[in-house]
Amino acid sequence: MSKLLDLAEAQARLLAMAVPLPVEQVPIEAAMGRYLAQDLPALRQQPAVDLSAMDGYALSGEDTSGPWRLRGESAAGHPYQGVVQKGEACRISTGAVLPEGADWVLLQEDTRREGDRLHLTGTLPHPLPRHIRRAGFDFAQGQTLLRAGQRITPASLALAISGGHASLPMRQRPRIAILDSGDELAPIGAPTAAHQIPASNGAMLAAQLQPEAGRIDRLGPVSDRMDALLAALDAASEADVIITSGGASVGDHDLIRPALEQWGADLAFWRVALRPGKPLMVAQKGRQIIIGLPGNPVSSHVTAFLFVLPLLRALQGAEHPLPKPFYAPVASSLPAGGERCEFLRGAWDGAVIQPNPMRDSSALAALASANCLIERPIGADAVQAGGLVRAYLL
Ligand SMILES: Nc1nc2c(c(=O)[nH]1)N[C@H]1C(S)=C(S)[C@@H](COP(=O)(O)OP(=O)(O)OC[C@H]3O[C@@H](n4cnc5c(N)ncnc54)[C@H](O)[C@@H]3O)O[C@H]1N2
Ligand code: MOO
Repeated sequence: MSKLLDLAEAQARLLAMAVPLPVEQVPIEAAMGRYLAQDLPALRQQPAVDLSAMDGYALSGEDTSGPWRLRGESAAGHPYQGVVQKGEACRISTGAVLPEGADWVLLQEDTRREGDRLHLTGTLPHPLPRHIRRAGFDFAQGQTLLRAGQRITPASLALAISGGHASLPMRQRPRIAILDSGDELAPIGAPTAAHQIPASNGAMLAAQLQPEAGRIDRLGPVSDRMDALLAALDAASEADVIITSGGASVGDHDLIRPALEQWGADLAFWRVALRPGKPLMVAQKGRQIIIGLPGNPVSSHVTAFLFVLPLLRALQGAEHPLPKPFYAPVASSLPAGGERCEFLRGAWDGAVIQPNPMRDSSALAALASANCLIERPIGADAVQAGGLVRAYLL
């Protein structure tokens, strides 16, 4: 039997196949979760001028005892047109333009008003807090706000808008076809005979891949027949990425590999030292990448997490396509690692990870109760309760 491919090498080989998709200009409110294609410069500085950080009074000079004579107001969106002179106070709101001549802002909580006279009530700390947001302190015009390959988050979306952008250059989202196969699969909600099982992988994978996908076409369940598989592959000819689930192993009815070969795809690699997920298969036909996931539901889920999602990110030009690990203590001991890198189902409560003893790759109940995967590298030492493990949030 051929040697199984190491996980990191398999991931690297897949990502090396990803040619970033073309760039399109996307309205900013549709950019959430997508990846920037170019560095984004600020088209303006923020704030444009000095602003008050508090509600109070703009004062001139270093006179911290008062009283001051009240003159005018600078409200947000309505700047004061005059100049604040020594001994004068201009009413000012948070976010309003600091008037000419003003050097600091006195909090309104520290004052008392008598007609047009303003008195200090509290005592002011030293050094004097000025409560001024200086022009350009957040970002300067021309500064790089976001880098190519960054994923747009709610905060980076707000930053780009503040920088003067209404649309962003982004990589196209990949089109995906999901094809699940197996003669035992019954459509969702259909009555199932004893020899049947509801086809759950297609819907699971579509839900899992949705955040990184443009269009998702579902093809299946397809029966274990060469002509049916070839017809389904033909129907996926528009997809950037084709995901199959099931039929990836070595059984007489595991037809994905021969079907891909007959369809004209070239096998890039097959079988990874991974548990669950050993029969993972990657092939290519022209610009299309095909990933054959093992049919066991947990194997499909784990390999979609470790391979398909990173590929979809790489096609969008993501700077960090692979999932990011975190390190946390386990609540109970774990045995030494085996001959395949294993991903155990775990429940992380913010302090410790409770590993699920269920390791069967068909056990959906254990998968659904997990919120993370615990990585057990090949040959890793056993871990006692309280020992640190590497894990990934699902
Ligand atoms: N002799 C060997 N047998 C197996 C090996 C091996 O190396 N030698 N590998 C095992 C491993 S590991 C896995 S994982 C499975 C994967 O096999 P397949 O990819 O060929 O998957 P199937 O046989 O088609 O299905 C496995 C299992 O999953 C259920 N399934 C399939 N599709 C769906 C779906 N869409 N929704 C829900 N459930 C699905 C299917 O009914 C089977 O129970 O092979 C081992 N065998
Ligand atoms: O790799 Mo299989 O996914 O162990 O059951």
